[in-house]
Amino acid sequence: MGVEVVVDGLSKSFGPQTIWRDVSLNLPPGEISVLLGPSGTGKSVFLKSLVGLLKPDEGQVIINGTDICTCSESDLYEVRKLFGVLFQDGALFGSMNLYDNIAFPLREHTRKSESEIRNVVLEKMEMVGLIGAEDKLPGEISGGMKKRAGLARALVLDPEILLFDEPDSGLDPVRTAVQNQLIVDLNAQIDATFLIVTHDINTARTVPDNIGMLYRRNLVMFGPREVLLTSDEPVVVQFLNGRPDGPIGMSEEKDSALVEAELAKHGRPKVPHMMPQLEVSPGLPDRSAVHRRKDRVLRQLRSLNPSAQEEILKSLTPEELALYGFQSPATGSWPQQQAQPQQTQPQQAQPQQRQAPPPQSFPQQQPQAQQPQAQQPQPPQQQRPSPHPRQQEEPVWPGGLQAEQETESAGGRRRWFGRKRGEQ
Ligand SMILES: Nc1ncnc2c1ncn2[C@@H]1O[C@H](COP(=O)(O)OP(=O)(O)OP(=O)(O)O)[C@@H](O)[C@H]1O
Repeated sequence: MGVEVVVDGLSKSFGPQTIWRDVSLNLPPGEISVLLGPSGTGKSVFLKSLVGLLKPDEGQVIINGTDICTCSESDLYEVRKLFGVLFQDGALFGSMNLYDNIAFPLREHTRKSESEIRNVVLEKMEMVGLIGAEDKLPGEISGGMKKRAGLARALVLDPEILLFDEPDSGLDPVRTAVQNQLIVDLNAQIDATFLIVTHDINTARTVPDNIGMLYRRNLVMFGPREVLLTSDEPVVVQFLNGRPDGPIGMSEEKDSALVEAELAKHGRPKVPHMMPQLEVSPGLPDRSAVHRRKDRVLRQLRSLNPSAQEEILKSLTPEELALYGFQSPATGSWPQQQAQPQQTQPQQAQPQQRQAPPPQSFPQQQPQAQQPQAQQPQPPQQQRPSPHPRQQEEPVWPGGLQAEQETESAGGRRRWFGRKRGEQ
């Protein structure tokens, strides 16, 4: 399972320019999270801060008990072994074929033999659908293939945290949909913690378990997908509707009188309807994160807004409603919570039975006849075997990081990932 990333009170400025301040969020282990925000709100700066490429001014980023903002270089090096990063254009070496590009981190940072490297490279190329393209040069393939090659390279060192910087940039809607499915399928296979920075509304609506949004130097919200996707915050609604009228303008912030005038003219945009989250392709294992998330979100259900609560409960099967102590009313669509959790006998064997969390009180709670409290059956935890067992002793960060870090700290906005002069 991927590791949790705990961000606490993070602030970052460049000289007098505050990028964001006091950002706090937890990326739950193994779940897929998306970070949205208008251009220039500092999403890429946030990703770079998570891997220690940029040093925040204040706050902590705790990964496996280490605060990467204050730890030593050697500790930072260890923590970075947990990360894989997919850069916007794949950041491939233009003079190397795809096979060598993907093999590069293994050759640089491990002592694997060429036959071992071959096994890993072909395994990852197969995962991203690139088998047969080993000999192609980056200049000979489409943008989508470049991204998938970059993804295969990010996977070869078995990351526990995978960061995606605008994986859908430059892709047509069909390629974006294919790539979104690939991301969900990969998450099922490797169960790593994913964070995706994107502008693509469909990606935000269908891929993640959790969504956050940066705006006006603050994290507007971060939490279960249902919270942001049902939010009526004007900035969220404008962003999800992709409308020009609203608080977000060309320079990010609009005059409030202008916003009001626009809204009076065009009407307030509606909260778009929820779209179902993408499911894993047939034949692949379930996403373990879905089950963990269900437990987690239902524990915090009551603290969420009513629309989010309703969407979460609507997504549960009758068996799950019963397991977690809710029951559907005879009529209507709003599930009512039972006073006590009942021992349940799901009609069909579930692939992963969970122990229900303690019952939540619920806004429309109906008093039920007191049920004898039953011990929930404790199912054997299915430990998903990782297809990519980590080799602890091996350093695992692709080349170029150190050079890039120096470039960043020298000031000025440069490429995130260093490449040789003349490389694509
Ligand atoms: N190394 C740097 N030195 C100085 N300013 C920087 C540096 N890196 C980023 N910035 C500034 O930080 C701000 C946020 O940039 P960032 O690239 O993180 O935004 P973003 O939200 O990812 O934008 P987009 O969605 O357009 O990619 C910008 O004003 C940018 O110029």
